[in-house]
Amino acid sequence: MSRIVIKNARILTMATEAPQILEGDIGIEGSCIREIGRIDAKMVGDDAVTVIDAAGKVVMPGLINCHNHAAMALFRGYSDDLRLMEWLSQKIWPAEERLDGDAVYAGTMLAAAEMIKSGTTTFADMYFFMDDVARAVRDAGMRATLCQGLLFIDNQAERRLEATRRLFADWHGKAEGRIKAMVGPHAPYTCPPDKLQAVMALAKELQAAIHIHLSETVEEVDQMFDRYGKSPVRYLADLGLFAEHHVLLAHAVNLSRDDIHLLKGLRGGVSHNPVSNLKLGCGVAPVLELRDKGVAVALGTDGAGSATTLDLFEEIKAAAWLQKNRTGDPTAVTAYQALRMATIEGARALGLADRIGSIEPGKQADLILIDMNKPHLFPQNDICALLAYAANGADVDTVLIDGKVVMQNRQLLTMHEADVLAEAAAAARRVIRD
Ligand SMILES: CSC[C@H]1O[C@@H](n2cnc3c(O)ncnc32)[C@H](O)[C@@H]1O
Ligand SMILES: [Zn+2]
Repeated sequence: MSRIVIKNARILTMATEAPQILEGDIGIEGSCIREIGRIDAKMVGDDAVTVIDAAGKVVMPGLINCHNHAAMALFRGYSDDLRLMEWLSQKIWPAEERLDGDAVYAGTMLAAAEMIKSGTTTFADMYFFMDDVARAVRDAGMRATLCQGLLFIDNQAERRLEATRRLFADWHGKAEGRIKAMVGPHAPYTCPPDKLQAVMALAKELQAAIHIHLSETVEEVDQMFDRYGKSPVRYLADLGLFAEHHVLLAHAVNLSRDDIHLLKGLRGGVSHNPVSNLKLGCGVAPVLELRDKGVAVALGTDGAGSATTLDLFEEIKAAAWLQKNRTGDPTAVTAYQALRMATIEGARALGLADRIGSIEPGKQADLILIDMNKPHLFPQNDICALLAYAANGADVDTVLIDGKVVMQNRQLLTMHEADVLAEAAAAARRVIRD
């Protein structure tokens, strides 16, 4: 079994309600954190011990991106500054018709490179060609929850339901347990009631969580009222979605008081995606109100086709600052609370809080080392404030996922970075025609 000791670390555990920073070493055996304290690396059994010196660095849990369409990294910068529905129907959906498995693999590897280099160790993905997404997750060494996107606006629905079954059979629990499958109806406005019921029955059969977009724009809410006489949240609630399933809701921006009440005690959580919401002019999600109802509010980027960046440090800043601005209260969403949204709250939303999201013995060793020897991270009066409000993805020096070092001194170890960039550029040229 491989053994790693991270020495001389300042450890932000994210295991407690208030910040806890320990000074010491982290002992890792195989994929798990074994102990935290003072560890004599020579004394750990007979096996060779890899020592990582973390002097001058902060170690924290790997960040968790709860909403992504990773392969959409191919569409970065392709079509910006449009309304969501124009962007989807005029630019993205036509381009997605030209995707194939190779392009999705190349796009997901590009996204994985960017995510690892900015400290993300786990992501929740909804897309097409999920076998190729899963291969990329396996090859990059990341952890992910994956679902086949189910849009019932074309004649591909049956094929995609079948693809969900295949994703489960082929990938659920695979890649040393780093991949979990979910069921992914795209959104209330693309899933009519009978189809959504079929999707929920499938989720029940597979004992799977459900990942769905929800109430992203005012237009979507208006459309649901026109079609069904109710809000998207009420539509899902009436179909029994919240009562019977672990649900990951992406966006949840445009919610009424009644909607928020319906989400009380939600099993699962909300992925708040503030940068994407800001860029698409969607509004600001009622994060505080959701939290008050006991909802786990996590962070996501959405795809780089809309968000442009997959750097979760940008989302951490935006999440805190938007709530302060929305409420006129600078005490709303503190630095530490924003860091929790990117770690332990993300783990809760994905149903993985027993395995990841904090640094504790027994949890998986998904860890990031942040180089604090930078002018913008000095002096170190308050580590949480610096990480939330000043740090960015480029400050991440070393990343471990499942006990394996996947980046050291900013060098990716699971992929050849230049090749990944070249293959993604070639795939983007094949798919983007205008
Ligand atoms: C069914 S797979 C995912 C599907 O969703 C599209 N998509 C990407 N970003 C968004 C967003 O912000 N709201 C709604 N749908 C989005 C993506 O292009 C795929 O077609
Ligand atoms: Zn999305």
